[in-house]
Amino acid sequence: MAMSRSEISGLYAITPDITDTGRLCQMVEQTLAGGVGCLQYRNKSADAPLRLVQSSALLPLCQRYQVPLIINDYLELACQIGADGLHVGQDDSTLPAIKDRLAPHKLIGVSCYSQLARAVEAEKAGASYVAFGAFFPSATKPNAVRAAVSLISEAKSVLSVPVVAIGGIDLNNAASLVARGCDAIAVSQALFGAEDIEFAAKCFSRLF
Ligand SMILES: Cc1ncc(COP(=O)(O)OP(=O)(O)O)c(N)n1
Ligand SMILES: Cc1ncsc1CCOP(=O)(O)O
Ligand SMILES: [Mg+2]
Repeated sequence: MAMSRSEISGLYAITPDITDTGRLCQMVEQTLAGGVGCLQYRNKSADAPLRLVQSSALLPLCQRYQVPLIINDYLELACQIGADGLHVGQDDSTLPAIKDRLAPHKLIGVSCYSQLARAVEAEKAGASYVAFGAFFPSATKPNAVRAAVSLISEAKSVLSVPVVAIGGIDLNNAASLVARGCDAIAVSQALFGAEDIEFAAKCFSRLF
């Protein structure tokens, strides 16, 4: 479907591991009402049937707000439900394999950790956006590789695709990343764990 935004920009929400699909949809709707620009369905503990149920429930919700839904890790799931894209890291499907299966207009995000060279390669190979981080300690992914904030401005000077920052981003540190020029900030805990999710989404979105 046609999206209102052609690019990845602003607040990029990453779902937490929640089993209750109704609750997940409620929380996601609050982020959408708060101005999220992109949603990633990421659930590292769900089994395949639950991932199918949850991602299928989120897709019409995202479509209602004209926000792209990106699936983390699972290429076949992204194809099966007709999601707007897929996000992959070093242990996931390769870009050639993804390009064989996903329609050309679908979004492909690639994790680049602290490696600018990996991002340059990913852009050449057809990534729609690249992600760097973790920039701060992350409760969602405690063992994530760390990256320096200066990497963002360096990346922006050599890449054409949107640059996403991730990892432990909250309302106290997000501005330091936006000031370096990142196109989007990917947030899970500080968004879905907020007392008022919609308000938190608005606060993050206003930084752009
Ligand atoms: C926007 C965004 N950036 C980075 C990641 C991390 O991807 P990956 O390294 O594959 O780790 P998991 O998320 O699969 O644990 C991401 N999901 N999204
Ligand atoms: C998936 C991922 N990759 C690096 S940090 C991270 C988790 C982001 O979640 P949070 O915003 O809660 O740190
Ligand atoms: Mg992954």
